[in-house]
Amino acid sequence: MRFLDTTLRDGEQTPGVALTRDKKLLIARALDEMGVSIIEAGSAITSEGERNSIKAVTNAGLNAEICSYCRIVKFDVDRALECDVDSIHLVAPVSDLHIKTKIKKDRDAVRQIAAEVTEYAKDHGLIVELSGEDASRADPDFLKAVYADGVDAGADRLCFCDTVGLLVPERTTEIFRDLSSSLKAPISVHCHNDFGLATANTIAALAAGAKQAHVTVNGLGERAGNASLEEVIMSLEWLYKYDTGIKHEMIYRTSRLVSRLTGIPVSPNKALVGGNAFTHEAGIHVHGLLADKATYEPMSPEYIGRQRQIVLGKHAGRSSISLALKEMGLEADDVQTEEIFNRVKQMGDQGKYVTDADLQAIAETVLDIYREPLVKLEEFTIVSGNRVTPTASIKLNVKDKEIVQAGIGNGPVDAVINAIRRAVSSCAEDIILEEYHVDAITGGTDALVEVRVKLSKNGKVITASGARTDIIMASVEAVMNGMNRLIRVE
Ligand SMILES: CC(=O)SCCNC(=O)CCNC(=O)[C@H](O)C(C)(C)COP(=O)(O)OP(=O)(O)OC[C@H]1O[C@@H](n2cnc3c(N)ncnc32)[C@H](O)[C@@H]1OP(=O)(O)O
Ligand SMILES: CC(=O)C(=O)O
Repeated sequence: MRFLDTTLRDGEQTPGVALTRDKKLLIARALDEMGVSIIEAGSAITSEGERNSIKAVTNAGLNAEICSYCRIVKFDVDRALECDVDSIHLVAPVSDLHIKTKIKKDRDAVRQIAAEVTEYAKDHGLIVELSGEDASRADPDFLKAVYADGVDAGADRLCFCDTVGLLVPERTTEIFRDLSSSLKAPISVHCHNDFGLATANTIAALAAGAKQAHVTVNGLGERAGNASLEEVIMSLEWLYKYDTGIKHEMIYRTSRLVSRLTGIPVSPNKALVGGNAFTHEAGIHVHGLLADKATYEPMSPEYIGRQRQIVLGKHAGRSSISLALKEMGLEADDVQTEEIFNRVKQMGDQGKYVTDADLQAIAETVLDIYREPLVKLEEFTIVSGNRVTPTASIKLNVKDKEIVQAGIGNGPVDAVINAIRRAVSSCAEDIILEEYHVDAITGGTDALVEVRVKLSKNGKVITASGARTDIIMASVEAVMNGMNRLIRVE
């Protein structure tokens, strides 16, 4: 079974995404290391910049086959050849809707042009995967005729595109049983997620004889996206016990990389790679997990390079509280644990998210411990405007030593956080800001804002918050709270 990753082509068609050459290279290297067979690096016809990017991926010395999308147009094939690609994903519209209204031709013309362009590409040394676009709305006999002519013209592989995501698993099984037994070349499946069935349809196609699946990291792609790499790979590995050969421990890291470089956030409840996929808040779950992880986890998070997280909130139980206190190195007797539990519940009832720093503050009050923060804010200044680079200077007291530092950023918040990170680098060099989230608690421009951050250091992750009417102060407060906690738990 092979995987064609099209994050850099269909994934890049996600509205708002445009990857530079360097970003494409970073993603291509990660995909290659993970072990995908083919990387569709882009559509060479798109622009000069796209051709430079594809060429850079082709010349990066990767193991994967590098592919460009092409229409059934010789000019497109010439542009792909300029990029030195190994293969083309040659796409012929096959439904009458696409043939008549989109490219204004007839069935015979499509059959003829698809075969001619296939032959042209083969004559120029390319591997050809001939795709039927909108195949799920095409006449099956006509589709098979296009494929048969393509194979006669030299096509190495064929592909069935469910272009607007209309398949259901039962129908997919019927189609791929028929195609895989009647075609003279291996067939691939390319699914879109318009009805949330892309992964299910892809798995059904593979089970019914497809030899290759098109996937994208985080399910990026046109409209609702494509079949997601992580869902397809992990369903096969974990649910079907099929060894895909993909380095599954790289899945989460690659998902984060793609999210960061494309600017498309992953929804918290996204299967496998969403922020909440291995995070537990409900007391009953945490109690169960402490006895056996399998009670409330379908698989171990480490398998895809993740870690489990227990968070506190309205649904916390005493088991979660005891666990969190233990992780903080704090000891509480039954009465103290009960009091901390009640205060956490009160925060939850007020609609608040209970961060690690909040729990620490509650616990320290209840246990009557006062710990002087290791990093204290003395003062900061920010310069921002439409004609200046946002710049911040900060004075901190770090472990009783005064440190003055400056930082620049994309905006004033970014600048001040960078300044803080530089100032504390002497005692906390590798603190990473994993997430930054801001909410306006009340309405209006003078609203109280709450900033929540997730910071990590050497694999230890903590959450902290700050609430002020000034977004910069709230951000500074959240980051300082979090840093103090992270430095202390070392
Ligand atoms: C389902 C998919 O994901 S398809 C892939 C989508 N990818 C892209 O669109 C890549 C980015 N696109 C582009 O940069 C531009 O659209 C270009 C350079 C390809 C073409 O730009 P233009 O020449 O201005 O054409 P425009 O975008 O307006 O229309 C698309 C043309 O391609 C034709 N076309 C569309 N699909 C195909 C196909 N598979 N085979 C042959 N021709 C096709 C259309 O009929 C239309 O032709 P026309 O201009 O002669 O009417
Ligand atoms: C080619 C392609 O991306 C599609 O038909 O969905």
